[in-house]
Amino acid sequence: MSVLSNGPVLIRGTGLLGASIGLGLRAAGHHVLLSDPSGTAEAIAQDIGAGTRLTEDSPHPGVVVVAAPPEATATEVAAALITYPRAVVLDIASVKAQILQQLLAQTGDAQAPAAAGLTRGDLTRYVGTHPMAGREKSGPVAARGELFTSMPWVICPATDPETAQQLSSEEAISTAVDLARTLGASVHRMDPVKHDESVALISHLPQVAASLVASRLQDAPASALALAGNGLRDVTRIAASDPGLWVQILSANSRPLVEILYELRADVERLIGTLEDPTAPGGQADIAQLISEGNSGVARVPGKHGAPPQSFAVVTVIVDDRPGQIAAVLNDVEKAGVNVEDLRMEHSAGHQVGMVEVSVLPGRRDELAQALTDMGWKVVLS
Ligand SMILES: NC(=O)c1ccc[n+]([C@@H]2O[C@H](COP(=O)([O-])OP(=O)(O)OC[C@H]3O[C@@H](n4cnc5c(N)ncnc54)[C@H](O)[C@@H]3O)[C@@H](O)[C@H]2O)c1
Ligand SMILES: O=C(O)C(=O)C[C@]1(C(=O)O)C=C[C@@H](O)C=C1
Repeated sequence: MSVLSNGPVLIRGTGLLGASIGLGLRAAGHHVLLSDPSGTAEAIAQDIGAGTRLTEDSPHPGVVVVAAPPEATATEVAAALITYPRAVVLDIASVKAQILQQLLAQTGDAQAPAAAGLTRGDLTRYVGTHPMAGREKSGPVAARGELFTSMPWVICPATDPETAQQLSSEEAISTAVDLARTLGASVHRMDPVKHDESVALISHLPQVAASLVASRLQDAPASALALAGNGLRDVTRIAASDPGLWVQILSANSRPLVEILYELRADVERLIGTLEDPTAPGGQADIAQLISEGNSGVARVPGKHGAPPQSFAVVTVIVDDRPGQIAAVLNDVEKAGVNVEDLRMEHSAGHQVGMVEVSVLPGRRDELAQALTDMGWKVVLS
């Protein structure tokens, strides 16, 4: 069974993630059906080209992707397994162990299926997954087909927690792998509990840290905020995330996160103690140690496709702050034959100029700067 060969892909839940998956699959030439309890979300997803709305006349899907909020996911997965008895059903929720538990609780055994009609056997067609890509925005308007390119996508086959026996079939797992790879992601296989422990550290802790830092800004004077540079923006981007979604994610994965927060609390208390009298014996060394421990941690964050960490060189292009400038810069970068590794736009407060920061491999920096300068751009190297 494969995403490519077994009928359309039905996306249930056409918000940011569902519509992004639809856009990516459509771009790869797949037939995508869309369904969402919100008629508006469904209509917008169709309008932006993520697929066509599910109707009574639609063909049965070969794959269903449940892209609903975490607390609705198990119910939607169960409903899809029952409604489409030949389809592979995947979900993409940010937490995995609780959803599997909820699904298992809805199944009976082979002799006595649960009241809703879901059996353990149905779970052979289910695989939990989690794309490690998203945005701080919600809804289909924020969707991007290339959201998953070069990003990790975790595949968590369902297992029976008591016997450790794998429930998801190998065919269902390869369908999940196919879907992730079709969208340009790199696949990581992991059991649901290990997944939840991992994302507590690499996703849920950063969200909490960003929210806590940004909440300090609520009553900050406008004159202080006007000075904000990249440091603050880098640390707080995800503080704009949807509270409704994060209540569900953090509540469903509270235990592993709390363990990490205890350690963080100890570090924060130590830092406070040191900063209360930074010139006391050992104070300077303690501050240096904290910053270098951060250096060691950040150096371990891998680059694209799980490759070793890589720092890119940045070529900054000064542009007029008017529409079309980023596209024009990118067009000329492409003409120069240099690959863009990352891109960011900065607006200079109170000035009619913007700065397009193009990250490239360090070995290509000078060549790109020269090419763009020759094409008439004002270029700054950093
Ligand atoms: N936002 C991210 O960065 C991100 C990244 C990876 C995974 N996820 C996971 O993807 C899922 C969707 O998140 P999102 O960011 O797209 O949220 P979103 O709010 O943009 O979209 C959620 C959509 O689900 C719909 N919905 C609500 N109840 C539903 C139900 N019972 N059945 C089907 N659809 C229902 C809503 O109408 C909405 O259109 C969540 O489980 C989230 O944990 C999110
Ligand atoms: O980059 C963002 O804005 C995200 O929301 C991404 C992010 C993450 O922590 O990496 C957030 C939660 C999801 O479960 C997966 C991805």
